Amino acid sequence: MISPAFSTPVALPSSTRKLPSSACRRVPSAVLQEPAPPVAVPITPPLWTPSSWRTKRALQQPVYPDLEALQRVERQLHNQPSLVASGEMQALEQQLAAACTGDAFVLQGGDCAESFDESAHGLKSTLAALFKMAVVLMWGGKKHVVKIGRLAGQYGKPRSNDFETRDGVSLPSYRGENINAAAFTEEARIPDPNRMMRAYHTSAATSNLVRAFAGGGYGDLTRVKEWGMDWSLTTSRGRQYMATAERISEALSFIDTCGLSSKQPIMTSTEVYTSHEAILLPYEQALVRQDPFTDNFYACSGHFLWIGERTRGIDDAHVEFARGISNPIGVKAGPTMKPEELLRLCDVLNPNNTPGRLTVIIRMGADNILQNLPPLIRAVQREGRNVVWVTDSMHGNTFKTESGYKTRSWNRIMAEVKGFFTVHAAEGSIPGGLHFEMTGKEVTECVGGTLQVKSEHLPQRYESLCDPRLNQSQSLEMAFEVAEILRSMRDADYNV
Ligand SMILES: O=C[C@H](O)[C@H](O)COP(=O)(O)O
Ligand SMILES: C=C(OP(=O)(O)O)C(=O)O
Ligand SMILES: [Mn+2]
Repeated sequence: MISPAFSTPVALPSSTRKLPSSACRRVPSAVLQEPAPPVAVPITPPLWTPSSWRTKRALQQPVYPDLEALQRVERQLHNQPSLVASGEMQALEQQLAAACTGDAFVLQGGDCAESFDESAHGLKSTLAALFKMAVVLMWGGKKHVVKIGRLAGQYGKPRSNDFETRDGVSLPSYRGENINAAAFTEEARIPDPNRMMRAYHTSAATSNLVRAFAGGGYGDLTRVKEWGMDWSLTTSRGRQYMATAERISEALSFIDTCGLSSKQPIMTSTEVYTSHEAILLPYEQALVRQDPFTDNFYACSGHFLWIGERTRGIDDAHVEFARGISNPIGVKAGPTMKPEELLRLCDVLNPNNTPGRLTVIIRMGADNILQNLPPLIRAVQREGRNVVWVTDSMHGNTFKTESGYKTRSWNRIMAEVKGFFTVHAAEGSIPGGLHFEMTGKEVTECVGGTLQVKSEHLPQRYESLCDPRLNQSQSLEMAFEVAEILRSMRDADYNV
């Protein structure tokens, strides 16, 4: 049990960075002649508390009309049990460290915006989709797949515009279940702090179900064929999945025949870690706890938290919050990310350069990745920084159809995934994993894939509360394509 965090300021590890000597000595400019060679100076970071983000600019935060209600909810949350344990986060960091060196591969996926009304059936189908993808990737890549759900906390959304306009009526944008409601009415769009309590309880219920499915039999590898049963026989990728599943089942029964039981816990249960964007800072702060064994602070709202593309300013509140928590964390990197900016983020977010601590989630867009990713990789390699490189091939490829649906094309998403691997192969670095907005349901939100979702099909099952997700067949197709890439990388001894 980790204890609630107190707000005594804590000193975080210092980093050593090379600075020009003028940065550490004050010299009148007239006296300066030639620039002196760089010297290494220890940088002592400012003290951190769970609330030190409040002294910084906090973007994308709701403006609550009732501040007393906000404070009451913060106090209530502060007294709730944590949703995750520090040991789990340490275990995840270890697994991410393996992804850093190419010994594991990350699969992070789930809704863009989770709904409070998600059914157990819906959740189970998304988990099944993740399991299937993981099996395909593991079979092709021959390495452990670290499964991280965008779930049990993905309730806050940054938005491009503060207002949404429909038929001439403008209302505040929907910002996720943690903040306001999606219905297009004035009342629904008022930020309500009580939603944070509901987010906490829904996260708890979701985590509980995830743990039950993953550890309680559903994640058993001997059930690999059952995960595909409902739909797989009807599509070519489905049949391919069943063929792979058949081979895995045969391998397992061979193990049994040899007298080595396939019913070992390592086979019969799996781990799914939870993740979300740490966007709503009052919520995140209220769930920070201090680990009595290490004295480290953890954000106990989920295992893995990331900083979004819109809130990653080095001097801003989200980076300030994230630097003090010991969870493994991610930061999104879009097309405007500069190499120096990324190195500064590495300094601040991972001063000890711990492998597995920092994941850089690239979301450049298919048109930009070949050009914009290499300078980032080169800078990180030059400075010897440990990061896990993951591709989010969704967020840079969104467009609106003529009828107004936000969508993404399977081909463009795949093009960015391929670009990600191509660049890593050229730069001799490690592509560490995939990040998808996806669901186990057969929704029609992204166009393309072998079932050929077309723009005229989008209204049939467009259920996302925010961005368009890959449906289960489109997700599985992605996994097969990537498994093929991993297989060819392996054959070429790419990681050696
Ligand atoms: O999920 C990411 C963002 O919240 C989303 O892409 C923003 O979408 P918008 O551009 O419609 O606001
Ligand atoms: C908001 C998101 O992405 P980004 O910050 O990359 O736009 C997201 O992943 O939901
Ligand atoms: Mn999204």
